[in-house]
Amino acid sequence: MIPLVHDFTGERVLVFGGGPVGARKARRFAREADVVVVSPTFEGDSYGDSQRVRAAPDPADVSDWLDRFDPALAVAATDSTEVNEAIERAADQRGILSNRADRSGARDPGHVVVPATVRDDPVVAAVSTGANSPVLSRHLRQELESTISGAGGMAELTGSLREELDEFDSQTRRTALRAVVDSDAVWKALDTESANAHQVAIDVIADATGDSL
Ligand SMILES: C[C@@]1(CC(=O)O)c2cc3[nH]c(cc4nc(cc5[nH]c(cc(n2)[C@H]1CCC(=O)O)[C@@](C)(CC(=O)O)[C@@H]5CCC(=O)O)C(CC(=O)O)=C4CCC(=O)O)c(CCC(=O)O)c3CC(=O)O
Ligand SMILES: NC(=O)C1=CN([C@@H]2O[C@H](COP(=O)(O)OP(=O)(O)OC[C@H]3O[C@@H](n4cnc5c(N)ncnc54)[C@H](O)[C@@H]3O)[C@@H](O)[C@H]2O)C=CC1
Repeated sequence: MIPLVHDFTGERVLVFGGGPVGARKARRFAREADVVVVSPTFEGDSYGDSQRVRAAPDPADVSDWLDRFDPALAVAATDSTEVNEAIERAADQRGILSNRADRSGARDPGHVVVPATVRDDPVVAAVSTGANSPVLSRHLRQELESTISGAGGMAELTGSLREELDEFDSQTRRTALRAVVDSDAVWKALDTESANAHQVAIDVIADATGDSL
């Protein structure tokens, strides 16, 4: 299994099942996608900014629901193995990605797993155990939280420095950017509201390359 980062903006995700698992997946995808959750019951869980449709499709009806909503991804999170299987089958027939929440282990082609995710926008880190151990994904995600915290600011700073360093040759630019991400002073400045992290980075670049911006 190979991780990719997919932009779901403007795409539809159809989630079958409104229990805690369906709600969790709906919340996750509703950050970007147009999410529809189909379920006979909805609990107190939050479903994010998603549309809820009260229905309990039979396995034979699932195909019609995919035709009706035409999703890029179908999530099978019901407590019925037969319904989840039908969702997977119907998605395969249409070449739509599918996620089975009720299966671990090996996947067939075109089937995706939802990894544990840590964000500090625009940085995102995801952990998968190849669908073998969700509880380990969760544990590692918790460990990664402190590593990723603050990385969003560093991504924005180095993103804009890349543009400012446009005139430099590529080797010097690489040396400069590596020095910035390796610098404790820059990380500290990003974490200190009153500090000017950009200026600290410029000083680090001058030290590392002998060139000034
Ligand atoms: C294969 C996969 C399919 C998919 O959903 O894509 C899948 C399947 C199953 N999970 C089950 C159980 C649990 N899942 C969690 C938690 C998470 N599960 C997630 C993903 C995945 N779960 C995919 C693999 C990801 C990978 O590659 O590692 C996470 C990472 C993302 C998310 O779902 O948002 C999220 C953590 C998010 C976070 O904290 O950051 C916990 C932990 C807890 O609750 O404490 C438990 C209880 C402990 C246990 O059982 O391990 C069961 C049995 C159900 C039953 O017995 O009824 C199945 C089905 C089966 O095993 O057959
Ligand atoms: N991937 C994961 O992280 C986890 C997966 N699971 C698996 O995911 C499944 C769902 O977990 P929970 O949300 O905790 O279960 P749950 O039993 O609380 O919720 C199932 C939901 O599916 C709905 N439903 C039933 N028939 C339906 C149909 N025909 N069409 C649409 N919706 C239908 C029910 O009304 C209910 O809202 C479990 O059966 C379990 O196998 C469980 C825990 C974690």
